[in-house]
Order: sequence, then structure tokens, then C-alpha cells
Amino acid sequence: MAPGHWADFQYEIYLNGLTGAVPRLPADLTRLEAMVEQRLGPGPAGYVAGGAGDGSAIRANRAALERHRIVPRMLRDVAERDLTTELLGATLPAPLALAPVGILSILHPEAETAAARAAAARGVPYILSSASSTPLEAVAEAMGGAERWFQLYWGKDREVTRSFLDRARAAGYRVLVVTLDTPLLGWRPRDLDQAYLPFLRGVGTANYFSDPAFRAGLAKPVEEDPDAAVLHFVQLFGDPGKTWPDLAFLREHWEGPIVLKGVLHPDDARRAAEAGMDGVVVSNHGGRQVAGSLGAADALPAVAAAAGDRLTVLFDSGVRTGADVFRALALGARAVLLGRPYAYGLALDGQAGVDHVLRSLLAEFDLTLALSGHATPATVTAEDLAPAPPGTT
Ligand SMILES: Cc1cc2nc3c(=O)[nH]c(=O)nc-3n(C[C@H](O)[C@H](O)[C@H](O)COP(=O)(O)O)c2cc1C
Ligand SMILES: CC(C)CC(=O)C(=O)O
Repeated sequence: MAPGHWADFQYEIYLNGLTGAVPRLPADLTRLEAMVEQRLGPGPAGYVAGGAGDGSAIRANRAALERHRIVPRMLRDVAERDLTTELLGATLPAPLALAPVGILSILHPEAETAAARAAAARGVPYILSSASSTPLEAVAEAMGGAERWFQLYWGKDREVTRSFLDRARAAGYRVLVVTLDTPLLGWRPRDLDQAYLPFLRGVGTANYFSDPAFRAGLAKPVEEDPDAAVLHFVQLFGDPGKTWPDLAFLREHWEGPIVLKGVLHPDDARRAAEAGMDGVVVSNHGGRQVAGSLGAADALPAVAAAAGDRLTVLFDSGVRTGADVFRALALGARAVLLGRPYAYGLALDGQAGVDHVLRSLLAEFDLTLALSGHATPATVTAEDLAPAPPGTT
């Protein structure tokens, strides 16, 4: 993708209109959630859309972004735009990666492989979840020559962790994203009320069940006693006993960049830098873990200030539009991770659906950038935002 051409998707859609063809998915990505609710059963749709407790953290994520209004500037030559972004030693076509979203096979049979292919085709990094429905080696192949990022659920069994890191390295993953905010699953009423937990049926366990260290911990092979294997997975999946000094183990066993996901407090960002980490993702896990927690965008400026130039700051939780990408950059992020919207695109139209979501978001971001007076993401700052008047969000 040539720099600055993301907005061409807009013309492509208009030109299709000459033949009467309209896109299969809407240009307004906020409509996807309702479409998925209609298309899939309440179990999978609820699992993806749902959040912790009363859903207040999901609402807080949106409110924290919408509280900031963009202040467009005029006559600043935005004819040639370049969205390329240097991130953790790589050049990305835009300040965007796809967030790790586990168990995608509840949404589409091609699951992570389809999402990885869609991202790779546009040069956007896809962060593969530990809780993938497809083994990491197979997804790496689907990524082709694109950047490979692996998200680690840092569980109780050190040998399994070590084995995951070895496998990820051998499969060409370069960046390790360590998710800190899910040592336990949050209280999620939509799943509880439907007794819907796909892991109990073995969904999302592909990396574990294919892992020699995991298999060594079982009394019988997975194939002979799958229920015992699931139980073992549930027991070792998260580790609420971990503390900051434990990061030394990961630092020792991973040579590439390490990014800690789920950081919301500036002191935690400082500790990440002290532990030799390379970046943080400011995130509240899409409001799925702590009901009542602050909107992730509310945490961004202070974490970015604490990170300074010691850490690369990424952001997710609530990104739905090109304007949201702009806001996150203005608040201090270098790039954003897109979560639920691409999972909805996958659910509705497989790889093509993810492609549609990616191109729509980046076209809208490119246009937002241009129409606000910027030719590159690097010049966007907090000066481009104004607070929404009280009572309007
Ligand atoms: C269905 C679902 C599964 C997720 N699985 C993972 C996961 O396996 N690992 C992880 O670090 N985060 C996971 N997340 C969190 C996302 O990476 C990201 O933080 C979140 O989706 C951002 O919120 P948003 O989608 O509302 O923007 C998951 C989120 C959803 C919705
Ligand atoms: C716990 C996982 C396997 C997936 C996840 O992170 C989530 O559902 O939020």
C-alpha cells in the first residue's frame, strides 16, 4: 500500500456505485455489533460484545474518547499524506495493529487464519492470542511476510511459558505482547447468564493442546481424556500470584521487543520501563475485566507522560472510528490496536469482512487527519483537541 492512499477506498466504493454494487458491510463500523447480534446466536455475540459487571467500563471507554473533540485546522497542505509509522523497530503502513482476540472460531470457521491473512495483505501487524483456535505456527504461515506479534497469557506453568516463547520465536514472531490484566476472568454476566464459556468445550486451546510442555503435564493424552486436558488448561491459564520481579524471566527468554498490555497507571508504566520492557498498551481489555474502571483513554495522557521516550505507548479499548484513532494519537499513543470491530467483520464476512473493517477505519482516519490539517500522524498533538462542553457526551 503506497503511503497516503488509504482514503482511495472511499473512491473505490463510490466507483462501485456506478455499477450498482454497494459494499457488503456498512461504512459506519459502529453498526457491526448489532448486525452480529442478529446473525450469530446470543452466546457468541454476547461473548464478544459483553463486558464486566454492569458494562460501565465499556461505556467509560466510549465516553473517555468522546469527551475530546477534534479542532480542524485549515490551509496546511495535506495533499500528500504519509501514514507510515515507526513502531518498535519496524515501519508500519499506518499507526494500527489488530488486537489479540482469542477463540475466534466461535465467530467464523477460518478464525485467526482469516484475520491474519487480511491484516498481512495490508501490511498491518496481527497480534495472535495465546488463546487462539489455531496453533501459532499455522497462523504464522498465514501472516506471510508481514510483522508477526504474539500475545502471551502468562500462566502458572513456567515450562509451558518457556515452550510458547520458543515456539513463537521459531515461527518468526518478533514482538511479544504480555497481557497483565487477565490473571482471572472478570465477572461477565452475559456469559454467566447463558452458561457460555467456550474454553470448557476446548475452544481457544489449540496452542496448549499442541504444546509438548502442556501435554507432558497431563496424565493421559489430550485425545484420550479431553475433559482432563480442558481442566488442566483452566487451572494453569492465568496466574494471579505474579509480581513485577517475575518479568525478569520473560526478559531473559525473549530477545525482541516486549510490550505489557493492560497498563492504566503511570507508576505501572515506570515499573515496566525499569523492568526493561519496550512498550505498554494502555487498555482496560475492552471493559471486560473491571466494571467501574476508568475509560482507557482517560489513563492515556498520564501513562504517556510517565513513559516519556523510554517506552512505546499503544492504546486500545473503545476504538471504533478514524476519529478515535486521531484522538488516541493526540492523547499520547504512538499507535492503536483495533479489537471488537475486526472480530465483527470476521463474523459477518470472514477475511473480506476484516479487510473491509481495516480499510474503512484507515480511510476514515486518513480523511480525518487531512481534514484536520495534518499530512502525517506524527504532527497530531493534544492541541488538536478541545474538551466537549459539559453535559454533551
Ligand atoms: C472476544 C474478545 C476476546 C479477547 N481475547 C483477548 C486475548 O486473547 N488476549 C488479549 O490480550 N486480549 C484479548 N481481548 C482484548 C483485546 O485485545 C482488546 O484489549 C479489546 O478488545 C479492546 O477493546 P475494544 O474491542 O472494545 O476496542 C479480547 C477481547 C474480546 C472482545
Ligand atoms: C480469556 C481469553 C481467552 C480471552 C479474553 O481475553 C477475553 O475474553 O477477554
